[in-house]
Amino acid sequence: MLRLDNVTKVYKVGAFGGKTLTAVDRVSFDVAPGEVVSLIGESGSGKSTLGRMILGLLPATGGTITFEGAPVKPGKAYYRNVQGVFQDPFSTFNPVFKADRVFAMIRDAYFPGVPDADWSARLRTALQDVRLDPDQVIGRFPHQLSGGQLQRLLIARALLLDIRLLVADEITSMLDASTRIDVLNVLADLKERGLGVLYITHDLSLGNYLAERTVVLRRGEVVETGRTEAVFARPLHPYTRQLLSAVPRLHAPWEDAEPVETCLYHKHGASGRLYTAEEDHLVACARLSDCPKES
Ligand SMILES: Nc1ncnc2c1ncn2[C@@H]1O[C@H](COP(=O)(O)OP(=O)(O)OP(=O)(O)O)[C@@H](O)[C@H]1O
Repeated sequence: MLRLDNVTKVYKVGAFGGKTLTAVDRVSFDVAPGEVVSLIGESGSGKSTLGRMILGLLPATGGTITFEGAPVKPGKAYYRNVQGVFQDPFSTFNPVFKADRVFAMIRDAYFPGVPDADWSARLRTALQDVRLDPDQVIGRFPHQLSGGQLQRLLIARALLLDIRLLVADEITSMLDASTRIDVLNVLADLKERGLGVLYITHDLSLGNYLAERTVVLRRGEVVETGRTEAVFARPLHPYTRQLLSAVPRLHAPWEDAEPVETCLYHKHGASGRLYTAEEDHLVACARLSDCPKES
């Protein structure tokens, strides 16, 4: 459904844009219908840049992003299929609009001819799908709703469009632990119904909760990717190990990541970018930049 192939983003930085920063470097992965893929990495690793490119909010510098085989083309047709929900629900909503106004804007733009009764039924279904009581949220201003309710409202807004792919960028990072689980459970329900989700997070434990596949991003590059179970049970790249060791585990001592002393995978043929460690589990050479290239 969604395919990224060697996607790169280079920003111009510096006082007069004279320098460049490669925020995303030749990233490739797919998201299939009904699949949650988590994109994990620390702050600045390029996750949001990738999310914005997938949503057509930023052009890629190189590589291709396709949805159902066609290049991303921002516009109504694309956004009926692909929508994004972001970290801060409070800044996403206009504080002077009640919740129903936000939905009315979707109606005006995408469903102008739909009769009132049909629209109302559609709206109630979308709200119930995200476990919100329509009578409790319609007619309220954003400040009268909790962060978790607002985040679910945003997912409901996306569902009104019958989307096929949701880009969820740190959508739970501002929520408390129990509300976070509520929102994750909503995503799990949607996945059951065939929605593809790109779940962007810096928190490995949340990625593990939902995702079939995990992509670990470091400084714009994929360093490890594969089935979530494999990546979590047998993390191979020192960076993934470091991220995992930062997840507190009950009854387990704190561990530092193993120091990177030698290139782990170069001699096994990782002079390309990713080495197949086992089926559907790929890892980058740990010190690719230091390794002599094989001819
Ligand atoms: N518009 C921009 N112009 C220049 N550099 C940018 C721009 N947006 C992001 N960057 C830089 O690109 C890199 C990746 O940023 P990005 O926001 O994609 O990372 P991230 O992994 O989403 O981080 P976070 O989790 O903190 O949001 C960072 O070094 C950032 O400073």
